[in-house]
Amino acid sequence: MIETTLCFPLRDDGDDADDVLLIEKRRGLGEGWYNGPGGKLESGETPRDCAVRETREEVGLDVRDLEKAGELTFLLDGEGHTFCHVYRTRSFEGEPTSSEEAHPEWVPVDDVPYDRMWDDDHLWLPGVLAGNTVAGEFRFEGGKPLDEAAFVDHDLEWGVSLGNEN
Ligand SMILES: CNc1ncnc2c1ncn2[C@@H]1O[C@H](COP(=O)(O)OP(=O)(O)OP(=O)(O)O)[C@@H](O)[C@H]1O
Repeated sequence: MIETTLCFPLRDDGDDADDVLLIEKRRGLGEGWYNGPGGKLESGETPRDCAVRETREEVGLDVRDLEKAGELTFLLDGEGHTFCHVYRTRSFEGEPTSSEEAHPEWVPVDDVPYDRMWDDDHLWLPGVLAGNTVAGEFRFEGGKPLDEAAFVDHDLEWGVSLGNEN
């Protein structure tokens, strides 16, 4: 199974709601869709280090004090395809800038474009952005690549204890 990360930086926008930093992915899996910064673990890397590195590489933001918010398993045709560690943080330095891989955008949490994201995101991301923790399993069918397969069903558990060691 591929091990990946997603990181959701949040900022107070001065009103009631927060903004979340999303990226429009410019290449690779999920190209053209919105997501958080993130990607695959390199060998010897912890998930937390991976989320920090990917956020720096993709949008030039140095994130700190990541809080573990979710663990998501994506199955393709009954087999484990991706295990994704999800983080959020309010602590970062720098200004988001575009890279070859990603175009960053601050979006009010109530305006997240779920119709332009992975089909599963609307099920777990609102809770994550509201401060909850989640463990989820999502089943896709129809062969590779994953971003062309159909989302079939899922199980979610909220308020899980994820520890903070990874
Ligand atoms: C199935 N439902 C899904 N819902 C939400 N997010 C999903 C996802 N499935 C994969 N993701 C995320 O998408 C990114 C892929 O990126 P990534 O592994 O880097 O792929 P990419 O092809 O760009 O590879 P490299 O850039 O070569 O590493 C990575 O953050 C991963 O967690």
